[in-house]
Amino acid sequence: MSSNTTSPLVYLHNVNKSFPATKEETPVLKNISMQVNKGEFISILGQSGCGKSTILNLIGGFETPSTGEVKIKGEKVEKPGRHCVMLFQEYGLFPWRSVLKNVELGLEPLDLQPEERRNRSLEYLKLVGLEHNTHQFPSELSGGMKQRVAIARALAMKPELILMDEPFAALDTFNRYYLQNELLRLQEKEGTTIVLVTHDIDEAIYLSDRLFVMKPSPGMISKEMTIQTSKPRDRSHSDFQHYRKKIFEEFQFNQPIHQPEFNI
Ligand SMILES: Nc1ncnc2c1ncn2[C@@H]1O[C@H](COP(=O)(O)OP(=O)(O)OP(=O)(O)O)[C@@H](O)[C@H]1O
Repeated sequence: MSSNTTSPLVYLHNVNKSFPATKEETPVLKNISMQVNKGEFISILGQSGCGKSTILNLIGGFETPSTGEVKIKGEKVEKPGRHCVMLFQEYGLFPWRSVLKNVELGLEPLDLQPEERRNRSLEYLKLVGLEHNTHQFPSELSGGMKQRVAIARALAMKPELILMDEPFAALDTFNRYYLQNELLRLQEKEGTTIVLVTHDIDEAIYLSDRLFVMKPSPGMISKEMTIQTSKPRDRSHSDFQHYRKKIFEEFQFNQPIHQPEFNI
């Protein structure tokens, strides 16, 4: 596939992945194919160990597929590139650097003048509501604030793609909901493409344009679902419940619990 405007931003075709320690008959990932278009918000949803992070690592160029193709903008991914930034649950901030310096750090590989770097960092800290915290250190911030710094750092780099590995999992419900809204607002403003890995069903429905449900051993995509309702979404709306029900069925959470028989 050549690089052109119609090619998807992210393209995975028949990807299989085994690690040296993995048994060949049970690869970590089997026959993963997916495409992500520019500007889309995609979630990969599945239980622990089904290979979600491995997919992100393949897209980010931190791992290579055993077989199959991984491409970004039509180019084979062979190593981490500037197209995408990874955002983690543990924030990835340097404790000895101030909030501002942490955001500036992300811009250091870019060819910017120091003043431009500072101004851009301040602009994005303002966007996430941290313009009054620039000189604080990570240890002085709440978990939600730390993740806002990480989001500001990622966006300031103006990547085409942000890969998020359970970025809100460590936060309480209020912070999580707040940051989910913030993320949607910023994504819309910047037109960034996002691939999010989560095991939170509501989070995936709330944020995604499309989501991929995975099943484990080996990790495979069992369902692809487009969330048709417009954003921002109402978690209590019947449409939302409709998608929850479909995903619950996919995970077979709605099956009656088998009661063991006791012979007394
Ligand atoms: N570098 C590696 N070497 C060997 N095995 C690995 C490696 N990375 C991942 N695995 C294995 O691949 C499987 C999938 O791991 P992965 O982290 O992708 O799952 P996950 O769905 O993201 O899980 P979680 O939600 O718990 O983070 C696991 O069994 C894991 O032990």
